Amino acid sequence: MEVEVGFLGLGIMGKAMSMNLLRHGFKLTVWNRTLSRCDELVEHGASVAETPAAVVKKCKYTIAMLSDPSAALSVVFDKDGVLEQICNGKGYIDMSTVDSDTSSKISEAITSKGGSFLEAPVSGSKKPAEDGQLVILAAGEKALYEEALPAFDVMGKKSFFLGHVGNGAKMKLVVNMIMGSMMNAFSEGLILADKSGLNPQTLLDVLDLGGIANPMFKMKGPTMIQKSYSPAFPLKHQQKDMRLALALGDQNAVSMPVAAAANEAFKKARSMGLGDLDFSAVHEAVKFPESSS
Ligand SMILES: NC(=O)C1=CN([C@@H]2O[C@H](COP(=O)(O)OP(=O)(O)OC[C@H]3O[C@@H](n4cnc5c(N)ncnc54)[C@H](OP(=O)(O)O)[C@@H]3O)[C@@H](O)[C@H]2O)C=CC1
Ligand SMILES: O=CCCC(=O)O
Repeated sequence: MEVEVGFLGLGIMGKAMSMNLLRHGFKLTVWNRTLSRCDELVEHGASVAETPAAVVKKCKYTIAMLSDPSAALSVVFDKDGVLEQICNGKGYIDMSTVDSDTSSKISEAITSKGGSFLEAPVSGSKKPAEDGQLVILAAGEKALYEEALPAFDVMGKKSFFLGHVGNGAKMKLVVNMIMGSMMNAFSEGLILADKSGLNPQTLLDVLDLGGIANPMFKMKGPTMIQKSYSPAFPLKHQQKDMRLALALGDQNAVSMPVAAAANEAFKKARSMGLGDLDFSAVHEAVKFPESSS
């Protein structure tokens, strides 16, 4: 019998990931808080359910891709949420980027009702999600990981199983903390090149040939020079990840002055109204640090 898979949260990432699953023949039931966002998925063969509980009732396992800890908790614990229908034999896989405390809270609630839980945040953005090239950072119930591997293989190019709940969340936050700090250093470099009379495009060419060449500089550099910030990874989510990574640093007494400064720039960018743009829009806050909302 074909397994029915649920998908909660059809934002930039959820839409791309669920489209990919449909394309590869998965039988999908979807839900999104703003229900109209399900329409395009339905056109491509998905069923839609009115609540997260209704999705879980129908599906063997359900994947979630939600904005932040409060959204992840709300979809599980609120009325008509996941907890109302999760039970023995059903799985819940949260792929949102959250902190390990949030993930553990969800895990405890799911397993106390007999369900199984996996956290599986991802590295990679809109395009890798569309192309099935994400890197999946899973932790939690190994049997559920194995059950979900066919779906992970479609959504990603590589899946890691990192052990107990919390390890996936922590790995993801460490990666994004590095990425957010790099984005700030990159912005400063582009601005310094420009203000000191160099051609920023030539800087990109030089960077791309050296030891710090990387896909992020290559992809974001040209659009940052053009001040084009169409969102692939919304800046408000990157700032959330910096905040959660800094909290992880607090918990472990790890001093992170570079990440803290980068977080300030992302906060400044949010105060300038740039939160829904791509995280590379932090470039504007670095360029005009005295601006306010
Ligand atoms: N974009 C990227 O490049 C990447 C993002 N991530 C992470 O993936 C997650 C999703 O990101 P992305 O798709 O970009 O984000 P979007 O902002 O595009 O989508 C967020 C989703 O969460 C839903 N949501 C928000 N608040 C609530 C709530 N209170 N209750 C129920 N649903 C809610 C939204 O529903 P609605 O449509 O109703 O607003 C939407 O479906 C985030 O945790 C992000 O950090 C990870 C890797 C890459
Ligand atoms: O969380 C977002 C990650 C974006 C990326 O890995 O490019």
